Amino acid sequence: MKLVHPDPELKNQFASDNYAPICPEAMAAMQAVNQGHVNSYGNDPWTSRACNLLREFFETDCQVFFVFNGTAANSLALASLCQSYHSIVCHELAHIETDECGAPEFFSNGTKILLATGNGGKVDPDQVEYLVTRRSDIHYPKPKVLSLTQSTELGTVYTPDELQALRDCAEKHNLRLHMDGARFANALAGRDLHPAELTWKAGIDVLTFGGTKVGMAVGEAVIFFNRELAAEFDYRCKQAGQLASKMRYLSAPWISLLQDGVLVRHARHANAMATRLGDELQALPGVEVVHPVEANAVFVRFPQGVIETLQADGWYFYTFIGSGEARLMCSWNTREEDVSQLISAVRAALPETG
Ligand SMILES: Cc1ncc(COP(=O)(O)O)c(C=O)c1O
Ligand SMILES: C[C@H](O)[C@H](N)C(=O)O
Repeated sequence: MKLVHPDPELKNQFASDNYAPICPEAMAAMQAVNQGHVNSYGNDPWTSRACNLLREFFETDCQVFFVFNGTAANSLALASLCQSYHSIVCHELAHIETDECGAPEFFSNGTKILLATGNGGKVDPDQVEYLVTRRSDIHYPKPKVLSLTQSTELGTVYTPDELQALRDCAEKHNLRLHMDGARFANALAGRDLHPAELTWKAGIDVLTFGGTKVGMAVGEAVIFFNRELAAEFDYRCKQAGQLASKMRYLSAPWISLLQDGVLVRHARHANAMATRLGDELQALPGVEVVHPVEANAVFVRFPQGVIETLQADGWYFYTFIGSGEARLMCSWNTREEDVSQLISAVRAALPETG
């Protein structure tokens, strides 16, 4: 069987950054380390190098682990932060609630997730206060973790002030802070801040740092800024089937993307394409961009029938995130001509005006 693309005419989609191919830098890194025999299970030189580069990136002596995907990264990190009789507070649209098929609850042996609301996919501190203080009896699963997604599932980015307000609430109630950073690179690119400002200096205990959505084939980093919480995390990974024997192929791409600012450059490009797409969509009659475009996602409400027409025209995108709008996601390899092609398709699908 020839391993060629089933449909060479397939256009670049806006369904998810998970649709995009491996970026050249990550592919080159995998090729570069594909030489000879090296120690397995993370004991190779490139994994050590990648861990040290992440410590330099965040300017702190954090503990670093690599797992295969974001669901595992989140679930195992959360399981390290609490016991089964605790609860985790997150936004009602959080990926750990909506799209991980109960993995966080499973890997923590039953920790309950409590759902907070908040505008733009961001947790409202008042909601955290309410969920934590509404009950203190033995029958209520004691809140122990606050989980934030940065950038959020709606493509927004917490500001340092917003993170500080949530940190204040977490400290008041002795909550640990988890950050789902599947698109942390996009959050970084969206705010001109040092990675430390958006993580450990903001009180984050553990970050799951996405590599996949910024161009790697596979491989998310779990980064413990609170090193004590990382105790025996390697055993947790092994038991969950998340300890890669050929770890070099997960870690080497991190080396290539962390060097020379490649990771943030790819995220900045995706964000710029999303900004352009959002601006051009907003200018079309009857089309409404419903959330601020602060990272690489555009949430848009179309006139009746446009979604169906676009889908019939071969455009794929999700409508199950948020409150039913279409999510258009840009990636490291979204091109300006892809944006123009989609805008033309939307324009053609709009109802006749006049
Ligand atoms: C916000 C967010 N967190 C976590 C994940 C989980 O990643 P994975 O699909 O690799 O398990 C995703 C998936 O794309 C995501 O969008
Ligand atoms: C929603 C889906 O699970 C995936 N996290 C994505 O963003 O495409």
